[in-house]
Amino acid sequence: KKLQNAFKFCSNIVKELSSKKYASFNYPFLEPVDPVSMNIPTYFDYVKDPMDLGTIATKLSNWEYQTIEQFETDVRLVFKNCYAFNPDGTIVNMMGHRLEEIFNNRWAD
Ligand SMILES: Cc1ccc(Nc2c(-c3ccc(O)cc3)nc3c(C)cccn23)cc1
Repeated sequence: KKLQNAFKFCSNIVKELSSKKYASFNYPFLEPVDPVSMNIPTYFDYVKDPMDLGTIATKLSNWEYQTIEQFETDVRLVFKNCYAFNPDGTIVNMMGHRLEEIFNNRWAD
């Protein structure tokens, strides 16, 4: 029962972070970063553990998270990677901070 609630809680958060209502600033985080198509060949020099909201949703539905802390770590990894590659003051960096703020509010519930 508790496990199902935790699963529901996490899936609702991923759904919300990925939802259309935040489309103006969540799109860089919905799918894996593709350094080739985005012409950022140095991406993997900055980011050793790529992560995105789509991958998190898939991991959730495949029950790949043993604890909600593992889920939280993956969500925070999305933002960590964003800030590692997109310096302060860049648009994508600011988009990361906006989405992180929504996550922090939901996570603190
Ligand atoms: C030349 C250049 C410079 C910056 C970017 N950043 C960026 C990222 C990004 C997201 C997460 C992440 O960990 C790293 C990068 N996603 C985008 C998108 C969707 C459109 C435009 C820029 N974007 C892309 C190309």
